[in-house]
Amino acid sequence: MKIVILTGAGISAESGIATFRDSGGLWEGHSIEAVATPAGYAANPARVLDFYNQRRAAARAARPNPAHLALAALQKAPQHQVTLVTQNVDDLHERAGSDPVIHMHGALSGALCAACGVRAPAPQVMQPHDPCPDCARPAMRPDIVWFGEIPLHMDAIEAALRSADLFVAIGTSGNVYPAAGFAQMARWSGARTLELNLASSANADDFDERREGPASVLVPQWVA
Ligand SMILES: CC(C)NC(=O)[C@H](Cc1c[nH]c2ccccc12)NC(=O)[C@H](CCCC/N=C(/NCCC(=O)O)S[C@H]1O[C@H](COP(=O)(O)OP(=O)(O)OC[C@H]2O[C@@H](n3cnc4c(N)ncnc43)[C@H](O)[C@@H]2O)[C@@H](O)[C@H]1O)NC(=O)OCc1ccccc1
Repeated sequence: MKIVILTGAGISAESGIATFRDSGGLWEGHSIEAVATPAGYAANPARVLDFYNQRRAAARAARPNPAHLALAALQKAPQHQVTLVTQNVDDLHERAGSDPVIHMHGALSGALCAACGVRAPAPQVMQPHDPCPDCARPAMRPDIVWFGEIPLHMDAIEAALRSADLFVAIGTSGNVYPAAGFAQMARWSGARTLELNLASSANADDFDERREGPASVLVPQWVA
């Protein structure tokens, strides 16, 4: 079966990584505009780099949970062709053994030169004006897709959605586009749609089936 899986912050919640909108979520500590937009970065790069340095440290201290591990096992099942797309910037899917993982919003492990576009591994702590390893200009920024920026790998994602038999959304609130539109796109192409989430999402109506509960329980049950 051709399966497209979309994960969000909810799949990493039980690994101790804060989600965005739940109480005490990331955005409660910061305004989206201030830390996750090009304008916010231009206005105060040190604040934005500090926000992502903290997130990088939190991700490093976290461990994959049974939901990540179950998806890694499913990806190895010969009878299925699984495309794993995540909105998350942590590397818990990879550390659980998933490969490949499509990071449509970028990754904490990456840095990007805003001047020449070259990509490089991110140091644990990024400083303002880190020089580009290629053009040497002081323009390295987190390789993260901020609001107003175009998500990564959209062609591969849309191709997978068009040929999917099943689309599964795990731990995402369905508030951020274009990710929140994937269930509908898959359904238009004839796929069945399933949501595994702690609470119903903003686009719950796009799903043929919904199961409510913690990902660490729902995902292994679904995979089994
Ligand atoms: C706020 C929203 C209205 N704004 C947008 O969507 C904007 C603007 C927009 C575009 N199209 C629109 C259409 C309508 C309205 C607005 C727009 N979108 C953009 O700007 C995007 C770029 C958006 C990306 C921004 N960057 C992120 N992340 C990186 C940064 C960072 O991480 O710091 S978004 C970030 O927030 C989103 C958070 O959502 P979730 O992951 O779902 O997390 P959340 O906390 O909200 O929910 C957690 C869920 O888990 C559940 N849960 C909790 N615990 C558990 C548990 N234990 N088990 C299971 N479930 C659990 C909860 O119940 C909950 O449902 C994620 O996408 C995450 O990556 N760019 C773009 O559109 O470019 C053009 C374009 C488009 C298409 C093609 C070409 C060009």
